[in-house]
Amino acid sequence: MTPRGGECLSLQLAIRGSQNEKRGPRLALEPDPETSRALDACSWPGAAGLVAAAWMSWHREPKQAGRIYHCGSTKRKANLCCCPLIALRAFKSTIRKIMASPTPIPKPPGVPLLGNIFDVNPSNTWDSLRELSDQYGEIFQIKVLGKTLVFVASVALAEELCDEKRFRKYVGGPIVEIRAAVHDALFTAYDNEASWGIAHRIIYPQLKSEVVSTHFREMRNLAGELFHTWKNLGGSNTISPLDQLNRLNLETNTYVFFGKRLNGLTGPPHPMIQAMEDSTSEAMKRPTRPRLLNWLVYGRKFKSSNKAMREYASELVQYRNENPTDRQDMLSIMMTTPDPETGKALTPSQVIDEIVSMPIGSSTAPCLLVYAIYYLQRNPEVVVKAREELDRVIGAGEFEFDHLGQLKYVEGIMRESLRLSSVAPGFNIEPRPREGDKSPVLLGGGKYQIAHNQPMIIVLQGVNRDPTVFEEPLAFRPERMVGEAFDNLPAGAKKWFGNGKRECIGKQYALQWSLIILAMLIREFDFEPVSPEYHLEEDGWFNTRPVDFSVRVKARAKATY
Ligand code: HEM
Repeated sequence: MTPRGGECLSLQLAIRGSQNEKRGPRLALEPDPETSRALDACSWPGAAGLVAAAWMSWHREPKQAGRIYHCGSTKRKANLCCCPLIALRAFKSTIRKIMASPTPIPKPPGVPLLGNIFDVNPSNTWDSLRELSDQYGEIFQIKVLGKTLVFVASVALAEELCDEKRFRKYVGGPIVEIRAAVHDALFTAYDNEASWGIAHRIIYPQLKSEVVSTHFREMRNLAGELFHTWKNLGGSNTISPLDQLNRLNLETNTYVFFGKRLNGLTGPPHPMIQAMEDSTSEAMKRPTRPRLLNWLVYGRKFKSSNKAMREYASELVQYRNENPTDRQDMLSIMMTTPDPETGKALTPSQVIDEIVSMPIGSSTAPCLLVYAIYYLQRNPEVVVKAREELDRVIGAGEFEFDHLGQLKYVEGIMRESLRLSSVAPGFNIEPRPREGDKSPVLLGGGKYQIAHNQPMIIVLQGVNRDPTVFEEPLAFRPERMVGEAFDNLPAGAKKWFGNGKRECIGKQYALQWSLIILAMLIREFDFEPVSPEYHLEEDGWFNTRPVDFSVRVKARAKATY
């Protein structure tokens, strides 16, 4: 049915309302989907007339409403036949009231009792959320096991949620589960836990860009070791970039932060890699299952992966105790330096917590590089441009720290990969508690309304592809991430590392390591697809990655310098 202005309308309009003795009736008009489509399609005065008529039928002007309605009305539903011309008289005041009331946050229909449990695949949560954000746009909500979660997927709303005066990190769901492994460490601490400030003040100085820059050669040389093995692969040169870069990342973290070589670039992968995978995947799934099931069926494996991660950390501490050194690295700072503000040091158990947290956080960086390889394969012109830059800046000589700042286009590739992949797929926010005030919180200048304690998740897949900010958001265009184009992007479009006080503590390390490795990959290798029909499938837990993605790796055919 597609009514036009001047014609009579007969539509079903469900009116959701509640009587509040003090404030009078509150209304939300919720047309069913067919009515909604019809309203969209009909002309402006016709739609306005219909809405105005419905409003009046509920409460305000029963006489006027009586003139409008052909078929009468009940309290909750009105079967309307309205002449838009009459209704227009009431339009001005009523539409103003309607505009002032918040827009309901859309949600998938769900099923009775279980809510939206079938709208989110617990084995691929982020993919489900991406699909929902494609469908519902800037904001949507779901209900799982009786809990409502609100998801935000636009740059403007994400930017609003990043206002730390009004909002803060929400520690819930999978983040709480991972406390079984790392307790009140940096990533998992509640906002009011003193342990966060103590650990942050002790560790952050080690991750500032000035200190990270001193690790350039260690990062480069370890990558050189791995890439040397690739150059000797001969005919059996098919690799899983994720497996290889995970190894390199853990080897680099363990050496740079904790001063020990794992020798895990080749041979069996270090057990920490599998333990992190098992623990984070289980932490993501646990909030979607009943507690008893988690305990009875999945508890043992979760415990054993958490134990394996803590063993990795304990061995590093033991190694340091048995091999004293002057090295002032992160481990030595964690073990010996007190917090400058409180004078408190980390306890031995907290040292283990923070050691484990570093490779978990850091495991996002290799996933980013795997995406970059995937995008580069599909955009060969980007590789040509990047190589022009690399050949001009580095030429045939040794890659040194001073080159990094000149690799603007390669940096654009890294940032565009961060945007398009949303490799860290989201972060959690909640309204800051307001003393004694439980009134709803307004978003989007009053367009939406949420409960005072409503947990929200910023879905970066939606934010990073917001078409109001990024033209052709699905295209891979490093140019938009270089120079002024990048500087002029709104802050909400660059939240790849989270926000404010709880922004990624490893951001500078991740940016430097990723840029070094990306530059070396493009400079030194050609990547050929193993299966030209490979269709990108994504999966992941605390980070996402292409599934079953392999490439043939060959030393670069010819350099032009
Ligand atoms: C491309 C790589 C990376 C990305 C995209 C990334 C992204 C993020 C994001 C979005 C958060 C905020 C999480 C939240 O609000 O709940 C975060 C926090 C964190 N990240 Fe990263 N991260 C990366 C690399 C790293 C590295 C290399 C490390 C360790 C050296 C690390 C350690 C952490 C830690 C410990 C936190 C918690 C910080 C806190 O709450 O104080 N991350 N990261």
